[in-house]
Amino acid sequence: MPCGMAMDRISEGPTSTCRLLTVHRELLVQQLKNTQCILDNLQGSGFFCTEDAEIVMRATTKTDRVRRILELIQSKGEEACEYLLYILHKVCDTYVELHPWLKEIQYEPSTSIQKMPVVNTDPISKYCEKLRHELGRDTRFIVSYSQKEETLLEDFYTDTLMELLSERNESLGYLNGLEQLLDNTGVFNPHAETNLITGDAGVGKSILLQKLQNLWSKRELNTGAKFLFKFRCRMFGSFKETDRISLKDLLFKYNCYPDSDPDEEVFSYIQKFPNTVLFTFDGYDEIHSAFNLRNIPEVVCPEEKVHPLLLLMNLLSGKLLKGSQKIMTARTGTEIESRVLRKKVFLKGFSPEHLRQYTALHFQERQYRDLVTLQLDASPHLCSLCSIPLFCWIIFKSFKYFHAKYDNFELPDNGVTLTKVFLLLLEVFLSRSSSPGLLQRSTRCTAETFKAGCRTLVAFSKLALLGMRKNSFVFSHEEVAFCGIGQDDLHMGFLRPVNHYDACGSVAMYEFLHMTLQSFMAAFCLVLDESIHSGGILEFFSECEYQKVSRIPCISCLQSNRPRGTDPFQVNDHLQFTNLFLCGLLSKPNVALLEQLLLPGSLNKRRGILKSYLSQTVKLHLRGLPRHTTDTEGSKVHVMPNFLWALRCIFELASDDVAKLAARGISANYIKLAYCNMFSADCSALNFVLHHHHKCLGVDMDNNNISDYGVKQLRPSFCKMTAVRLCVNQITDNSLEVLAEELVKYKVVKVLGLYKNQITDVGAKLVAQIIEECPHLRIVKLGGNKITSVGGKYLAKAIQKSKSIFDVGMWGNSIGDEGAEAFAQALRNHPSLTNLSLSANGITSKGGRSLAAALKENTSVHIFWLVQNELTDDVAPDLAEAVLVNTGLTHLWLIDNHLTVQGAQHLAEALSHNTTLKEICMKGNLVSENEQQQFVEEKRLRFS
Ligand SMILES: Nc1ncnc2c1ncn2[C@@H]1O[C@H](COP(=O)(O)OP(=O)(O)OP(=O)(O)O)[C@@H](O)[C@H]1O
Repeated sequence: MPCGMAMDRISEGPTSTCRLLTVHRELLVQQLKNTQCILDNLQGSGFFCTEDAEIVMRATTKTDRVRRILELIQSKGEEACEYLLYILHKVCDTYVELHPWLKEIQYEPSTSIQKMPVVNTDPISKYCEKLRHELGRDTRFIVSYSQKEETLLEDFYTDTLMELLSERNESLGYLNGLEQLLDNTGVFNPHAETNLITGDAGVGKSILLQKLQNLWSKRELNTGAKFLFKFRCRMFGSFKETDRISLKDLLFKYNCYPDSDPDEEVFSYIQKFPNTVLFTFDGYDEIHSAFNLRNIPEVVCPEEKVHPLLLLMNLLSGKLLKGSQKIMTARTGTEIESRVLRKKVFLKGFSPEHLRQYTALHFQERQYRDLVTLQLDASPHLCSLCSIPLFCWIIFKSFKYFHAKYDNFELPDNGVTLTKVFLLLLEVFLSRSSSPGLLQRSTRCTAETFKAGCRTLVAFSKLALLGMRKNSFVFSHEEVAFCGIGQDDLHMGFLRPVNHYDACGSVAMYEFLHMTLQSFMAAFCLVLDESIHSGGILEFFSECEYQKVSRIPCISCLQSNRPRGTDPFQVNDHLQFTNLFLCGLLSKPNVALLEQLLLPGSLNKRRGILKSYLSQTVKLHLRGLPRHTTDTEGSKVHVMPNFLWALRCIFELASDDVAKLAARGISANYIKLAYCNMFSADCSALNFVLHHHHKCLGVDMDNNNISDYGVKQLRPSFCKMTAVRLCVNQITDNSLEVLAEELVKYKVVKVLGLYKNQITDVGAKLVAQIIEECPHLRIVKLGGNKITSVGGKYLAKAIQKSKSIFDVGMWGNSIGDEGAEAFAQALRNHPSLTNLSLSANGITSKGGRSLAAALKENTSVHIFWLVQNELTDDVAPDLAEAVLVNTGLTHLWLIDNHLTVQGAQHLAEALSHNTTLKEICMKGNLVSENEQQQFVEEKRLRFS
């Protein structure tokens, strides 16, 4: 008996499968839902005859049928019983509810029973298996530029940073694994059903979905989804306005059809149990449709044939297949009405640790790995680019290729631009396909390679531009041929075949290896095509005007005020990239290369036009930005996300003239770049402009994706920064080394914002040094880091010495009582510290007593927060004494501690003798509503 031993252990008695069925009869009767597949197999294997099957079928309820099967099978002996278990084991999807039980009894089929065939006759689970099989096959590889070189997803997939966002895009921390994409962590709207993943171009949104699908296909995704339907959103935009399709067709035609399901059981099951369905919709921003959804009813029924876009909208909003799980990806900035969103996750690419892992996967040989790591470490800008997986992949692939071919090939250095990265990719394409004579060259000659590949470049770039103009990313065979791309060219790597499920069915279709490559090639066409008049090169700038506020795509049928006839999904990232690459291609460092491909006169003319356009628009953009003046920080300018594109263009163009104009245009004391979606490589662009800004400037970069790489790139600019705000940016202690060195050197800093980063005591020591040595530093925000009592002590000592410090925020660290005692020392007779938050720091009454005693000798602190600590009534008399004596405090916040009515009485009594305190907030303590009544007269003691 194969599983007898395990069963012995579990239920101490049964030694046969037969007996096991008796012991667990109740569970089996309850959980065994599908009897048909069991009957089919029992009959097929000869354990049941027709009459047995009829006896079972005569029972009217499912549970009775199970009872009869169990009775009959037990009468047939041990082998038949064993075979029954084997069916449950083999037909996984049908009997999935019983799998925990099989695991519990440590079921292992015997060798003899494994020889018996089991056929899955349940259409639903057969379909699940088919879906899993097809998805498993489709998601095995990461696409590469060479079909032969396809790499296994499993071998190269590396985790990326997944940040959970609130409805208002505030950071809620990072996800620990893919399953958290679907669970309840960070859900801000439990009534909505769509989980949104956003991120920049190439950050790995599609790969993340692919990984998820792959895990599901291997039953390694713990979601309970029986069905997974994947869609690329761009497909929904490729239908004609008159096209109509039913939900059933949408699901099956673009995934796979159920086999032998004459009664349409699969679709009925999906409709009946939508919670068993998981949808993935990739690239919502890629829908481009002129189709007007306005006059079409919002709600559709599952049987009705309607436009596919309408089906998509209804699925996303939960009006169709309500309860199904949905994950959708979109580029950052795509605005989707939050009422359809359940939660939001922002992909931030590789962290330094992820980059190390990815490097190790790419370069298995230690010698190469060390070389690459060395070169990466030397260039924070290159590391920044590599934090975006797509760019990292291009850089690593090119390195591998050229390193194998030429001696001493090195990774591009700090001066590398994104255009250079894509030029490198092109060089690989062109030299891979060049003639053997050229291949044998021992020295790399980029110009020669481009010259030889000019015809190919023209052809592919023409196709790319054609697509950009039509908002089309998929190309027919005719279009490809029309642009002069021959059969041989198709294997170069620029294009890849489109998966079979795209809208246009069986016609041969192609797309560029990545949309960013299409943007790049389109820019190439604008430069190369002499038939485009010089002014024509600016054609996409007008669509992304820098004066305009960022794009406003939306789920149009849920939105009512969009003008009729406009593309409801308009997103222009791909055009922004084309503009960016245009600047890069026409930049001075690339002139020599481009001169090989077109006449110098034409090149100069194009460059001149671009420069003057960019100068003009940057000036206009900056003039139009919202500004306001504050007493403490002077004039402030708040830039829009589009300004970032302008910065990127200036950097790619490498034009000091335009950078100077931009620097002059800022003309403010403070520039706010918070929530601008800056990633670390953008710091090089910012630095490039700030280099020409000669006055001191406050720079607010809170809530971006800057990381330690970005801080390193900003090094030359810290000399003029009066405010350095880098909150919520994954800053670690490494950045603090740079900051301490630079800020202490120039001593101009007044504000240092670092909350919600990854700073430990090591970094806290460096912050302490900055506080101590920068005589103008007034504000330091360090909340939400990993600072303990050790760091707390360093900081407190430095604060004690500072004569300028005004506001210190430490919310959400863990300095504890020891740290609190150190801060108490700092408070005694402090000349300037006015606002202090030691909230959520694990401070008990012991630490509280020290702080209370210090307050008796302090007049500077006005606002003191001790929210979310462990204070009890033990500290109340001390606090009361402080309240009696202190003449500086105006606001004392004790919210969410453990004070009771006795504690409140002490404070109320002291408060009656204090005229400066405006409030003591005691909400969230242990004072009942009834008890609060006795303090109604003392309005300054607040409980709500
Ligand atoms: N997690 C990852 N591990 C390894 N490689 C990755 C990962 N994510 C992305 N890549 C690499 O980067 C390339 C681009 O990724 P992907 O297409 O997923 O980006 P995306 O965010 O969907 O971009 P877009 O918004 O432009 O469509 C992939 O083809 C792959 O080579």
